[in-house]
Amino acid sequence: MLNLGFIRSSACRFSHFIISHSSSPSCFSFSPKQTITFGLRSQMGSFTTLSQSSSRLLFRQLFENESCTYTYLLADSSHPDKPALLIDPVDRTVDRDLNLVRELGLKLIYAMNTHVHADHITGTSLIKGKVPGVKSVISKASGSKADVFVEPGDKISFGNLFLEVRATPGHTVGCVTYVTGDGPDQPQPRMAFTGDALLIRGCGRTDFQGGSSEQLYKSVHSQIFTLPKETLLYPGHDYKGYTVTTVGEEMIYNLRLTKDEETFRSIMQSKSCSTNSVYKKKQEISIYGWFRIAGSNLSSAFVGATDLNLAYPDMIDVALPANMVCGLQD
Ligand SMILES: N[C@@H](CCC(=O)N[C@@H](CSS)C(=O)NCC(=O)O)C(=O)O
Repeated sequence: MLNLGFIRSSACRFSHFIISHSSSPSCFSFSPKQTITFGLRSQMGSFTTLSQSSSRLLFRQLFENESCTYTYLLADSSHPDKPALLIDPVDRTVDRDLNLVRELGLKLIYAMNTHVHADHITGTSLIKGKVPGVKSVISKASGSKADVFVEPGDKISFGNLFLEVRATPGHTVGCVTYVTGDGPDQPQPRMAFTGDALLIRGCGRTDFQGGSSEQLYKSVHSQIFTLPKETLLYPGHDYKGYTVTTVGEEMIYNLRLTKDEETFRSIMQSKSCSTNSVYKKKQEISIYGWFRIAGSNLSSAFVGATDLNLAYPDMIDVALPANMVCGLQD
């Protein structure tokens, strides 16, 4: 076990936040241990929680209109430094997000991605350029560049709060879900940031970047649906106006993931993609070579698209290569 912990200077002015790395994900249990005294909901998508202990989560759900992407801001507002992190920031909305961080008096320490996005460019590298000291975070399995690579079972600390890393591949090879901690001082109910593994009533497509319907089905069922039913699920996108769901709700109403595995795979698998567009896409992707970087199999990944009638994301050819290097362009 690697546990580098959290160190504060004697003057309490500088903080050093490091990932705790456990070789055994099973060392975290998922039974609720704490009662919320009350929760304050000031507006949709934002709240702070007060527990019986002193830790308080400040939370904001932010939306980027063009790609329908959610960015999440989390901070430990009861800590003197108010350490904060952003999950899935988008380049186009970095200034808005950083302005909010500033207005709330937070100290941003991590800019994190749930996966290598195909439909927009991550804001990670822009943030690093604007806020010295911020570290970019992504899964090791993504094959992307970042300052910190996380693996299943890792804990990402911000003040006295932490996120646990769960591997949820299937939409892409390196997708992870970040789940708020289990234990005293951690928010209740737990919250899971699912990226594109699980969308509200749906799930991420599985037809590029090492995607696999088999993996997606297994990872959602073993890593998300095993969380307590009241766990709040926050997706990476929503195209219908939803903001949040719960494990219990998705186990009943998810239109794809409630099916048996065979039906799920047939929903996700190819039927309708035209040969020409597949061939064209193969050529473009070969030029960038990102598929090899991600350790995926180009030919199998593009044997057809899904039968979900989803066009390839408009920005895929720009976004994937940029996001493999943390959002850097050029
Ligand atoms: N039209 C959008 C892309 C829409 C899309 O494909 N969304 C992805 C997640 S972003 S790669 C997805 O998995 N959707 C699943 C679904 O059921 O909607 C664009 O051009 O950007």
